[in-house]
Amino acid sequence: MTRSLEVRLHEADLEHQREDFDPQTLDDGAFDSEADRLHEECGVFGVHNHPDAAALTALGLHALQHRGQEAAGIVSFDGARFHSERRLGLVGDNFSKREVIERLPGQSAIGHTRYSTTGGTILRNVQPLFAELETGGFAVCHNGNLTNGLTLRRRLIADGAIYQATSDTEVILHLVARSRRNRFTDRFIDALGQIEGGYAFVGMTNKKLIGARDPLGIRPLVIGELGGKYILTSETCALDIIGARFVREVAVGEVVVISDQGLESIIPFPQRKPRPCIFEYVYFARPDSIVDGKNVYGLRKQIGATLASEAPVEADVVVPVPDSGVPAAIGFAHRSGIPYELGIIRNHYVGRTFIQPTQTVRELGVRLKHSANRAVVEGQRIVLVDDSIVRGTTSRKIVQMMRDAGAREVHFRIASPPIKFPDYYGIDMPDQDKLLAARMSLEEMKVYLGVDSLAFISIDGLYRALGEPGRDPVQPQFTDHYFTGDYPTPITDLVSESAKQLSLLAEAS
Ligand SMILES: O=P(O)(O)OC[C@H]1O[C@H](OP(=O)(O)OP(=O)(O)O)[C@H](O)[C@@H]1O
Ligand SMILES: NC(=O)CC[C@H](N)C(=O)O
Ligand SMILES: [Mg+2]
Repeated sequence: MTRSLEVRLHEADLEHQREDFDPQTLDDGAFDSEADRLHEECGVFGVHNHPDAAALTALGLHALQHRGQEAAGIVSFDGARFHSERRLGLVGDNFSKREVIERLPGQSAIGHTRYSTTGGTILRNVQPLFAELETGGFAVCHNGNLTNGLTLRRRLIADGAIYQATSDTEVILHLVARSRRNRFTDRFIDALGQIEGGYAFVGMTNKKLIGARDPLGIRPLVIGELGGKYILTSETCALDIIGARFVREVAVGEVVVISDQGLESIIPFPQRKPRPCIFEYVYFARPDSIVDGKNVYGLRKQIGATLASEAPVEADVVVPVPDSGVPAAIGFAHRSGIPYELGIIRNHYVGRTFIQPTQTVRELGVRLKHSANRAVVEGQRIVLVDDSIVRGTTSRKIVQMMRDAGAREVHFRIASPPIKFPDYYGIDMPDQDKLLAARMSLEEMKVYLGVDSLAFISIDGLYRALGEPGRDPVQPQFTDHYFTGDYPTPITDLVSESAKQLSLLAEAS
């Protein structure tokens, strides 16, 4: 199956990465070779016609660091030439120096933070990708994952396309290059008409900044404004960092073209009912971001409160699993009346994800990141609250840590339904056979994790916490296949059986 193809390719690339493994990178959390848990997505940012375009982009990417820590890149346009700086690692480590920003002159820039979903953590996959087209230069950033990207890739290569990267994103460059339309925007729309899956694109030509959101709005994209200049980005937190004003979300299926003439909105395909990814609310988005008009922090507290009503428990203290479990735990504590305490302290100098090259280091990993606060936990009946269980590795160790610190009872409450199905739209998740809830019943999970009780929020409870009356089974309001198996688009690559290899070039960067 193509999914395993993707994974093989990913692993092959990571092997090259490992050959060049530098222990110095351990502390920056730049790479995580194990698909132990949910990984972030990517963040995109673009600004048109601003004198500090590259510096603003670097700041925006810094605010989007939670969406991807493997790599970051910026491409600027100075009126004549494009300039590109792409690096493995964190934004702060690579884009904070004046010299780097000075190498990115011009009034327009786009940038990307990456967590890979297709194609490994190698320099040639770091975005923005750039191509010389008949219409001029074109740079593009992508958050999401194309579910027919490999199928299109094989077809294009058979037709003579020369690929440089192994990620799904490059397909968009080839499709634009081969379009027979005249205007750039029409070529771009031509390309969008051929791809499937989840995407938020921010692209840049010598005249325009262009943004596009997939027809179901699975991936987020917003429009901002700073001193009369437009910005496109994944989340509002990237606007806040530079003092930009939130204008509106890019509508589902919308293409926005920003030029010196202003902002043009195009809806190229028949409009569909939005189905944004529910995991943006549960885990991915930064709590201070506004998604679809709603403050993510407030929603997460509401999810925690709903969980407390659905699965109450007698306990002495509510303990969040930091960072992602914090808002839900606050909501749980408010609703239940059980005191909220920091029973786990998180080390912030460990990246959100962490390289775990060997089993021993993997075992150590969670202890490097989380420590028990014995003074809070000892002798207490605790309710641990986290947003999700993926593989169960983190959760199991944290439960053991609570026991070792003297917890009398450990009750585990999860602010999302059990994750039973993998994602193909931009979240890097392990294959189904590694997902704890796909392998075990509730009772088996309880035993495996070593808890006194275990409960997940119901799918309807989650929808209610997000302001819906419940999940509409006919036209679900969100993309939620990881809980339900209901994939909202075809997964063409998964059923395709052809081609066994994507890249023959053994290179690390
Ligand atoms: O299935 P498991 O192995 O038990 O992992 C689940 C944990 O992983 C994620 O957090 P993560 O530690 O990646 O990031 P965070 O620091 O943002 O919470 C998720 O929010 C859970 O807390
Ligand atoms: N997580 C993402 O959004 C990844 C974007 C793209 N699919 C890549 O792998 O580069
Ligand atoms: Mg977490």
